[in-house]
Amino acid sequence: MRILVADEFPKHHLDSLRGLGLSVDFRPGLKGDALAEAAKEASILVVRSTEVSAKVFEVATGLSLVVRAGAGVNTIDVKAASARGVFVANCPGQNAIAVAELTFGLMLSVDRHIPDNVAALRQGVWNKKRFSQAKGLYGRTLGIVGLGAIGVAVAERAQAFGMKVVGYSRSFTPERAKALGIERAESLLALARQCEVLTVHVPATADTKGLVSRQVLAALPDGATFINTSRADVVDTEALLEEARRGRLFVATDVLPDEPKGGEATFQSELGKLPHVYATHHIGASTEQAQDAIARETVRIVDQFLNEGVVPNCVNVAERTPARYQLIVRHHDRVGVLANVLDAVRQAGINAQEIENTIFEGAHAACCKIQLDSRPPDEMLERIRSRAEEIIFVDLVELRS
Ligand SMILES: NC(=O)c1ccc[n+]([C@@H]2O[C@H](COP(=O)([O-])OP(=O)(O)OC[C@H]3O[C@@H](n4cnc5c(N)ncnc54)[C@H](O)[C@@H]3O)[C@@H](O)[C@H]2O)c1
Ligand SMILES: O=C(O)[C@H](O)COP(=O)(O)O
Repeated sequence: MRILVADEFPKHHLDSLRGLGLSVDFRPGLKGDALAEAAKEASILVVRSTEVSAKVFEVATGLSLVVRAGAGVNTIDVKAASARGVFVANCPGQNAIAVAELTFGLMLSVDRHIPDNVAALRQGVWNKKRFSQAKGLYGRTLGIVGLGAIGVAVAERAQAFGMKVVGYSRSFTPERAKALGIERAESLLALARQCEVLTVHVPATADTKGLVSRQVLAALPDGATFINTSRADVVDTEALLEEARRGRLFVATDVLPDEPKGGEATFQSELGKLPHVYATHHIGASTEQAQDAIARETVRIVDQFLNEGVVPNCVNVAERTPARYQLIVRHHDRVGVLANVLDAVRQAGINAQEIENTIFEGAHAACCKIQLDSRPPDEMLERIRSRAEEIIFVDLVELRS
């Protein structure tokens, strides 16, 4: 079986993939049509930020699994993968510390104007007067949007800096806030109004597009810092540009609209050029530690997929299928028994959804659960029961909606 690794990946973890019996095609930098072409030969594809378009799923019919060696899956056409029954998995949390560290790097850089300090000295300018103007982080209020793996890692570090931390996140309960030792804001606007630094850590989804809206940015106090290490799409880009141009806010961002997907390119960023903006090159996850953890998780996912048939961290398995009923058939573990059961289901014109067959010790009996999208007629159940030499027991339960 062939695995295509289309982005940088630590060498010794490529060996771990080979150790799983895979033939490894390591071709970092592949993209577009070349990626689709190379994926034709592969059963598994591993990528970082390389875009995996619908075309890849169209032409690479042998592809079974795509692993995003990172957190965000917004660069993969997950819908196209789902339409073709291809699993998509990611490595959640494995790069959270690296991103939290960069977030603090940016926060400290803004407060102390470190990049401008350095640039001035490189140009032969000494300006202690200007660069001495810093507020300090201790005691200041940090707002965190998105209290997942990265948001929590940022909160922990902010507490060590003596900052007051307030959070806003989906499904963020008062109990969770208490457990983290932080305050909880009722809304994103309420959060923005009270913080001197706002940092965002949500995924790019249809729900989060423009989440940090013009209104939210306007609610930040004058002189506040806005940090984005998640995705450019989660912010109203125009409003952010305007705030940064006016110099009312200081912006630190690791992600930019239309940023290149690969390692090197020429790229003109309007936002990145402004004096009130410190922009980095989407390097949040790029520490050796994080890439090692990500690679280990990638190997674990591939291993479990190959050897146990399960896909850890799968992001595209239906949370809810159209199934409304579950047929439970305890049966003798013999050739053709399940085929006969499914034949009865087919003859009733019912669609089977998820099917699970569990074998008991000794391999004499098994229990098969078949989820059905409508209620089967009694005759169908009788028909299955009537094969007494094969069937031990048949039951039907209605699934909770
Ligand atoms: N700059 C980088 O290199 C880098 C590295 C890793 C991750 N990221 C980005 O950061 C994102 C977050 O990563 P993570 O590991 O913390 O993910 P995560 O899934 O652990 O956390 C995301 C949090 O956002 C919350 N959330 C989701 N939708 C929301 C909404 N509409 N409103 C409020 N809260 C919402 C979730 O409840 C969750 O708590 C990733 O999806 C990725 O886009 C960037
Ligand atoms: O979502 C992620 O994991 C980050 O954005 C990292 O992207 P990268 O793997 O391209 O550095």
